[in-house]
Amino acid sequence: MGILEVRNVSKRFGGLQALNNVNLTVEQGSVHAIIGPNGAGKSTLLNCFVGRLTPDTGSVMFDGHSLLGAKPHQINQFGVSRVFQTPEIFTDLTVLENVMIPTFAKRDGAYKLNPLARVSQETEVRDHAEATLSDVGLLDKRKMVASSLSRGDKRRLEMAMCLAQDPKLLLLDEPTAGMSRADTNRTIDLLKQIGESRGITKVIIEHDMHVVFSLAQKIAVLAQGTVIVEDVPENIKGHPKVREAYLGEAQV
Ligand SMILES: Nc1ncnc2c1ncn2[C@@H]1O[C@H](COP(=O)(O)OP(=O)(O)OP(=O)(O)O)[C@@H](O)[C@H]1O
Repeated sequence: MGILEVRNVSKRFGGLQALNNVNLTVEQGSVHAIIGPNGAGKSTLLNCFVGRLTPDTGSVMFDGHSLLGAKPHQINQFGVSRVFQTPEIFTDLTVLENVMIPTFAKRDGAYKLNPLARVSQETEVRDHAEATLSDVGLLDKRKMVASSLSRGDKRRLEMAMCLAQDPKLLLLDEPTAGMSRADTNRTIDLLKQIGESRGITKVIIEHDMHVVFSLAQKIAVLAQGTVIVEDVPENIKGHPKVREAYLGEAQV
């Protein structure tokens, strides 16, 4: 049994069947990629894991908890964190403050309205935040205002904000979208390193096949809301069904 078990999940938007009987098993500590052409249902599926959407049918179990009907903050407390395509950071705060807020949230169970008022007394929280920033290579930028970071660093900061909550499952929605090749490669290295040191399970949606094949141990291919193939990377490359699904797009 995996840490994340998706069974017969379907989701319809009006006349469109966005997900059709999706099954997925994600093993503890693994990197599982979900790929597929535009509109295949990848984001819809991810949204079902974080409480943004509720499937019409099926079940999603994470580490013994049903995620269906759970509120986003409850899912977060279960140990699921999501890194968005567009970094969701507090641009007016410093890099360190950005990481301290989710650290408080993890400790106190919710975001406090003004947690930074107590910052000076909270050395424990600051130490944890600084250790997390060190993990993502941003410790020397901790006093910078977040808005002044480069695009790649903003994504690293958002990853630090997720890691500060000590997640068991990290959901990554196109973590390298819009990055230069150099930044992409740095992010691949960072994600590999996070996996090694913390044993965090990762589910990654990604269009860049260089990223997918560098990281994933298992790949599920979605097309028109259905998992058409799920296998190890070497069996995905050149698979006739996958080629057919991508016809007219970048080839896998
Ligand atoms: N809230 C919604 N209301 C109506 N239709 C939606 C909604 N969300 C997604 N869809 C539709 O569901 C289908 C699947 O969309 P989804 O965003 O999950 O695909 P995707 O695989 O993530 O695509 P991309 O790679 O382009 O991001 C698409 O046809 C999309 O237009």
